[in-house]
Amino acid sequence: MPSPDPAARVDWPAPTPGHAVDATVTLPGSKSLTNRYLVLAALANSPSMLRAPLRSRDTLLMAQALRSLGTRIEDSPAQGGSLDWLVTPAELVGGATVDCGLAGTVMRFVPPVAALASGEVRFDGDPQARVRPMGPVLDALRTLGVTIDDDGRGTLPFTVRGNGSVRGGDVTLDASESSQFVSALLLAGARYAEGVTVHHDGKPVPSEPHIAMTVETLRDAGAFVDDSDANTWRVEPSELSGLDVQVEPDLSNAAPFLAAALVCGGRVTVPAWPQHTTQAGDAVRDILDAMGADVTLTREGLTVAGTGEVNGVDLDLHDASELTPVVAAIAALADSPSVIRGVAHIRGHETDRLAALARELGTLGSNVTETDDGLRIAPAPLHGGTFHTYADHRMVMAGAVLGLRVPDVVVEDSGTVAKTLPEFTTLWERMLSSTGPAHQ
Ligand SMILES: O=C(O)C1=C[C@@H](OP(=O)(O)O)[C@@H](O)[C@H](O)C1
Ligand SMILES: C=C(OP(=O)(O)O)C(=O)O
Repeated sequence: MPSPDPAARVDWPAPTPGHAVDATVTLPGSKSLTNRYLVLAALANSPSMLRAPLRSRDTLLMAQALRSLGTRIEDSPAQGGSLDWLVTPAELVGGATVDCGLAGTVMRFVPPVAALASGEVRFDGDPQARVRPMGPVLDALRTLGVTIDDDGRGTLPFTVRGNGSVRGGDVTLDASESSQFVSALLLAGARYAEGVTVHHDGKPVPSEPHIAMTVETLRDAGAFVDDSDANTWRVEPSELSGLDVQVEPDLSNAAPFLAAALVCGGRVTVPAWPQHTTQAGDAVRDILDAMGADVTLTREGLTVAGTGEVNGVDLDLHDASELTPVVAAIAALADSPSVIRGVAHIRGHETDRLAALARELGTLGSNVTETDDGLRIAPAPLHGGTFHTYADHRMVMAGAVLGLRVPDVVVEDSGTVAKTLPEFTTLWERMLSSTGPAHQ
């Protein structure tokens, strides 16, 4: 599925600067936090203020989904010209159709909310969204007392038939394909009559920091969550309070920018890097350090400095799997071999990311092998060519990283990056044109 906006369907020649970088790049808010705050705000008993939320395709789809269920979400002018979101909850109503686009957070987090509405809510999304796994969420909701019509494939499209309340209770599911299955049930679970207890039974759950994020944001909203046992999470039935929150910058989206300092030499600073965070993208600090960068976290932000020399690494990205495309691109520029393991489940992300990365890196000359749960990448001379993106924002970012060192890389359908960072190419070109410690 190409970019939803045909005007954005452009091929982008990824710039090759040929010099060291020296830039400060201010990044928009976290997708994962913005979409959790929106859901919790829609379920709360009073209005919420989301400060500096991410505005991208995934978060606009989430806002639209919740609006269609009755929630009021209004722009609220803030200092510095930015727009916050004032979210006013209301009784949840059905009769809506939710467009999930290609957003995992929308297709998984909204059905448990729609189950609390009275009336039918239909869900569908992009063609590629129709193959993303959903079955464990649908089956779990049925166990918790919700009626759902689907064609039995456990994917979009489907219809949730709510009657205004959900019984809730205990449910066991296999969340080895996505942590979002667990997060989805927990986020709405406080509003279920019996709350919810989710047990995971299966191979290890990926992306666990995202479940910690769900638990932390729920507690911020006043929910009682017990996560003291491995693979079991309990949310007590309770009201949720409105939130007034500053959304942290998206640390996974920061990864390609920080990588530029390692790959080109020089330094890149991302301001407002949180000292404490549940974002999985925080792992980029250790990853870039292992690949040869100097990484410094201060109150001002995170600074990465490099010489242009990149070390290969052996990394298990099971907990931070959304970093895989960018890390694979950096690894393709390294002087020694790399192994990325623990990410079998990213075959069910926006696209089959392992197949896409193996194909596209290979086309540019990389010595890359797809394994059951990751990639092996050995040094090889790379050359220019078209880097296809498969409607995957992180493939655009991976192509940009390759272009830093490989002339004539053309990133096909770069507009698809709008899923989480519509201003990506602008920020990228500005970063590369800065000749001093300029502020973006
Ligand atoms: O809950 C979330 O916000 C997310 C959870 C993770 O999903 P998976 O567990 O499917 O990897 C992550 O990769 C995705 O980008 C965002
Ligand atoms: C896997 C990702 O997204 P989603 O929330 O759609 O699962 C991602 O952003 O890398």
